[in-house]
Amino acid sequence: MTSSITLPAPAKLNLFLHIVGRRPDGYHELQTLFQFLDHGDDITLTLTPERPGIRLTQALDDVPDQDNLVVRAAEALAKRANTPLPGVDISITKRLPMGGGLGGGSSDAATTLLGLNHLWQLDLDSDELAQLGLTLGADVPVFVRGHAAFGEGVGEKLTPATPPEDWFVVLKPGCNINTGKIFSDQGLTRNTPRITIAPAFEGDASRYRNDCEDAVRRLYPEVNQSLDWLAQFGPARLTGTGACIFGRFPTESAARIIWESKPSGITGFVAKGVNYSPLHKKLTELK
Ligand SMILES: C[C@@](CO)(OP(=O)(O)O)[C@H](O)COP(=O)(O)OP(=O)(O)OC[C@H]1O[C@@H](n2ccc(N)nc2=O)[C@H](O)[C@@H]1O
Ligand SMILES: Nc1ncnc2c1ncn2[C@@H]1O[C@H](COP(=O)(O)OP(=O)(O)O)[C@@H](O)[C@H]1O
Repeated sequence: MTSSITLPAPAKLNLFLHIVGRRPDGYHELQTLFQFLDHGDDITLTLTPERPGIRLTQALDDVPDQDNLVVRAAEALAKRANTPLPGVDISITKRLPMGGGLGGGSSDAATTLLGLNHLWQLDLDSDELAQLGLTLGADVPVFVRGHAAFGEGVGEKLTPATPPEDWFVVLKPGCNINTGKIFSDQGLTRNTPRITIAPAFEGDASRYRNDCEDAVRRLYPEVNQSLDWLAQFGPARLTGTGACIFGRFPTESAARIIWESKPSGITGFVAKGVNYSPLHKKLTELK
């Protein structure tokens, strides 16, 4: 039995994001299309039978260890298992900008849940892991399931979808956006009519919008400018509540030409959209 594994924690894009209502607890009901990218963080999990407990080998900037979603995921899984378990060292290779709408924290959490379920030989099924994941964040279940999906509710009711696996230029304008601030904005559109999409949605997601975009454009001029710049070359959207934005291209070379010409001072990357999570691909190879 291997006692150390390194697993991918891919980014997600919200190819569109509609706000269709609000729950009595104030949370917004969404309709969104999630697709993964072949770019993300890596999580290394190493069992430490000689030393019990969950340990992060290196803290993330501005995230206390007890708030780190990988630690919270490991603790939640250990509590659910309710049996003595070997300790684990967790290390995060962070590539995704934090709080950028790419779901990096949620993906790190899902990778930790699935990786430790494997290493600790707990054999929990994906329904149980998705349920556990939802207690950590609305985006965790889609990463646990591992298929691109149409998400409803707060994003936890998932129907697998197969949008085209295009190439994306992802840009991170130089500002950080607080999700709560956008969802509490007075001007947010909260009544987009519900849409019905065919279960294996294969259409053009850029027909639909991101309902957070107007509020984000108004409050964050850097995002406004970056969206205007990227939109010159094709459909450009905000992912989640931003600050990251993406442009869609049919080939890697088309995406790279635009990437090379981006304005100075903007970071980001080029990546391919994938409908099957790189995490699940790797876990299948391990079995
Ligand atoms: C918007 C999405 C779309 O995929 O992604 P990100 O931009 O975070 O990547 C998610 O729904 C983000 O879900 P989650 O990660 O759980 O949100 P949090 O950051 O915890 O939410 C911060 C606050 O925003 C508000 N909130 C969040 C989600 C939602 N559906 N309705 C809300 O009203 C709540 O007030 C919440 O306390
Ligand atoms: N492992 C982690 N990686 C990223 N962020 C984390 C992690 N653990 C906790 N967080 C917190 O979660 C917040 C949201 O992170 P992230 O998932 O990257 O962005 P978003 O929700 O915008 O897609 C961060 O700002 C950070 O405070």
